[in-house]
Amino acid sequence: MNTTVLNTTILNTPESTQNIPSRLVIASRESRLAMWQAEHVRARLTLLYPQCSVEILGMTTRGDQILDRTLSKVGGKGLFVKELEVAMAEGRADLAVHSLKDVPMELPDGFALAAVLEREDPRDAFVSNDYASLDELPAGAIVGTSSLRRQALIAARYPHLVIKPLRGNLDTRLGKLDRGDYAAIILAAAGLKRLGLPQRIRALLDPESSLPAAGQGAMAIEIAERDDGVDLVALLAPLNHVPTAQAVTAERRVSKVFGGSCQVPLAAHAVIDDGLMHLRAMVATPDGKRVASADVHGPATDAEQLGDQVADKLRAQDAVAILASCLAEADGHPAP
Ligand SMILES: NCc1[nH]cc(CCC(=O)O)c1CC(=O)O
Repeated sequence: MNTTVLNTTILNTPESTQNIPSRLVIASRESRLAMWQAEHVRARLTLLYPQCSVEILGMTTRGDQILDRTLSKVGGKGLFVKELEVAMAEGRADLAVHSLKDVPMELPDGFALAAVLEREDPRDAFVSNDYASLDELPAGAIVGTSSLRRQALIAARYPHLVIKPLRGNLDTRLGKLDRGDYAAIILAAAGLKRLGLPQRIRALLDPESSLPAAGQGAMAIEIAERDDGVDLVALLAPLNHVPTAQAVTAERRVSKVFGGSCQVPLAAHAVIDDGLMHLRAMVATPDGKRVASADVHGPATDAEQLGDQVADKLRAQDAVAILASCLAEADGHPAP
């Protein structure tokens, strides 16, 4: 099984020729957002395959347990998916539903992404009880985010603001804002919308100035290799949204080229219009003082090549040196 390439061109096998199992188990993290996403997939599979009983297995991951440190310092994205993969490898679950943003660029042997669902709003959202936008925040106001990408983008445009780490699931983060620890926080709009909290969004950050992370707003279904004749890729094909899969393939390619972790401030976002992809990407230092950004246009079917092309353009702007200085910081030299 190819573990790195997303299925951007899956053909929908006629249902009648498929071996549909009587039961499917979805492994999910237990956060409210993860459970919403798993339930969404459960409902869609139940509609497609009424004869199959689809269940959800909730689990806690290391990423959910470690709340006192910035993720980039404790091992990054893999922390949210490992336990779910173990459950699949042990046969306790058949698939795992993830926020694609949290899925490492390379999956372990024997695992693959079988489907990418149609993307929700990919933008970052400004959330505050007292201010309507980043522009309104006074000098010294504390903005909560643990994303190096959001930190770099805000520091570049609003050097008078103070950025403080903010971890935990969405409810925890909103609770910390409401408690008064921050003047404002930045969250993904997709998560707030899925949880029925769109009213918490005071402003949506324009992707031009706050370029989203690779995969932001998209959900993916991961599966493990199996030998019981059930073709999960074919079963899940109706859930795969081809333009989203193409866009995230390009975005994730850029991340992969530059090391594929959340230890560096990196953004990659593609939009597809009538088969034509516009891919933009950015790398920066966490203080936002050095930024490289580039974009490319091309056929959406050339997703990986477009990712490579935009990465080449970033390299021509010293992206490697920018990222090297980030990694030196992550290795223990504190940011100035
Ligand atoms: N890093 C955690 C994470 N992973 C996915 C989402 C939101 C939903 C999405 O982007 O699909 C979030 C929360 C956030 O960034 O505010």
